[in-house]
Amino acid sequence: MGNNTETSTYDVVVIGGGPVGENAADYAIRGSDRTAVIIEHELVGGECSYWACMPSKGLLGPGAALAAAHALPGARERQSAPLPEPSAVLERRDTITGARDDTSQVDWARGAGIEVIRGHGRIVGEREVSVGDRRIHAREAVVVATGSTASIPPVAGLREALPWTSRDATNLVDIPQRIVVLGGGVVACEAATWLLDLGVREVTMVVRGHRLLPKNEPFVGEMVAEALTERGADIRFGTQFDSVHRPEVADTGYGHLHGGPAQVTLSGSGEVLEVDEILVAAGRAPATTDLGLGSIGAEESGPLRTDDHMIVPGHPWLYAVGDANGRVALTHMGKYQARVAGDVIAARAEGRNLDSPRYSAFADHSAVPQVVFTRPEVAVVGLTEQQARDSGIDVTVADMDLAVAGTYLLDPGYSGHAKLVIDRTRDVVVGATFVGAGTAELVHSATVAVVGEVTLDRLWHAVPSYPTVSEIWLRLLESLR
Ligand SMILES: Cc1cc2nc3c(=O)[nH]c(=O)nc-3n(C[C@H](O)[C@H](O)[C@H](O)COP(=O)(O)OP(=O)(O)OC[C@H]3O[C@@H](n4cnc5c(N)ncnc54)[C@H](O)[C@@H]3O)c2cc1C
Ligand SMILES: NC(=O)c1ccc[n+]([C@@H]2O[C@H](COP(=O)([O-])OP(=O)(O)OC[C@H]3O[C@@H](n4cnc5c(N)ncnc54)[C@H](O)[C@@H]3O)[C@@H](O)[C@H]2O)c1
Repeated sequence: MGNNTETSTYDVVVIGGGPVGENAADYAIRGSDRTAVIIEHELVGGECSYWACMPSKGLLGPGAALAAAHALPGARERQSAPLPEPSAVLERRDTITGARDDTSQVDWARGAGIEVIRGHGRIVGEREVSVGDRRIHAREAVVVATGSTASIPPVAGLREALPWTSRDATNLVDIPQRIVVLGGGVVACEAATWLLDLGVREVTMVVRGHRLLPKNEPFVGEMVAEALTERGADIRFGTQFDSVHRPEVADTGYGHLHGGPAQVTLSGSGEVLEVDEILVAAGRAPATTDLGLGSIGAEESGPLRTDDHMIVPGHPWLYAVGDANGRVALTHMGKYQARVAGDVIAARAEGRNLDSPRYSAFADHSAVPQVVFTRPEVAVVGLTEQQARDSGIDVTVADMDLAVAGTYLLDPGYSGHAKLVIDRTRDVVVGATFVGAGTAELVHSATVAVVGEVTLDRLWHAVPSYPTVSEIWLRLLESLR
């Protein structure tokens, strides 16, 4: 460090101003006179606000609304077109992301008493962080909340072809006529849904495994694949990219076509697909490289592992939350971890012990809820049947089509499925999966049942209202009596 180094001290230094970093800073200082700073090298609000959750759900909403209207006689007859109006959809997406202006989030942070420093944060020693020429000392804690970046598999010619990642797909400006999507996970399935909504003529999905959404119950991937195929997607299972050739490449910016047509050769068959754009949706890697972790003897890349207090073992001043720690890459779970980390930092600063469950992110292990906003929608929490069996639980299941008065009223031709995974010994629900329109709002009831370890005898008295989709709870419990 030269003589011009400016040093500042805060109680809490958070590297990364995504939704998770914001929450960690807020919870660590709220109601106290502690000080906190967020260091952010791009946009306060992070991936979720500008590139991931918010724009993707913005793109998916209009198609879902039209599908809901189309399912219902009386509304269907008033519908003049089957697909959303692309320019209005993109305009709404830009409104949702605030055209990537983070002023309101910076204002929120400052209003909450959190300072914001723009720049790249690096750990340079115990409790010490650098940002350019500045040096920042943390009295209580450094929190790593740097998120994750899209992974590009090492396929010959793929990186050179400048493929789209989820950042381009969520912020698309040009609508390709032909696109190939690599991957069969959540990003791939949601993106295929909105690309079809926007009128992309050919959507080909290249999936190395044999089903979509492989982390879920098998029927989930089957139902989503059937619906995407029915809408015109061409899904190739059991194959991957062997090589990519794109003669004309142009770095035109997010969401624009990155050059001329590309030829993608598939493994096994050797078939060549000619496409206008490639979307890589093959998972994400924690953003921990170039973070200076070597300076404290930690791995220079990969997830920054923590205990359930979100503390990095061996470094009692260092916390990692959100996508950066590799526990669960979901906004709501990262924010939950951030609430735990913030509470732990506050408790330790105030000399309180950490015995209460409030200071442990235990739900990460077996009670993670997620909604996948495909059509049909997928809503899950907890363990799949296989995961429960693998962990030695004495399992029974309730498994049936979702067909109750509430679903019939949404759509006379409604198609959906539901499954509960039960721990027979404890008589409690350990996992739930719902597929079908309107199931997103069902998942919190299942989450309460799983986290609350409510016995089935007791759950019987949680009577679902008539006529709602929640009535499936009654049918499932009846099947277990
Ligand atoms: C297309 C897509 C859709 C998604 N949809 C959903 C969804 O519907 N629901 C859901 O729960 N999850 C969703 N996710 C996952 C969700 O986006 C992430 O789990 C969430 O953004 C993680 O939040 P985070 O704060 O940990 O990281 P991020 O949101 O990635 O924020 C990290 C921040 O740290 C900054 N940063 C990184 N390194 C440094 C550094 N060294 N110095 C300074 N700043 C740094 C980055 O610029 C960024 O602003 C989606 C993901 C994708 C890709
Ligand atoms: N609605 C939501 O909650 C939501 C939406 C989008 C993303 N997310 C989260 O964001 C994260 C990233 O999503 P994602 O879809 O990128 O990851 P993912 O792990 O869900 O899926 C990755 C897919 O890529 C495939 N893949 C990985 N490496 C490959 C390779 N080398 N060659 C070929 N295929 C390969 C996998 O088999 C899988 O099908 C996930 O944790 C996801 O849950 C959540």
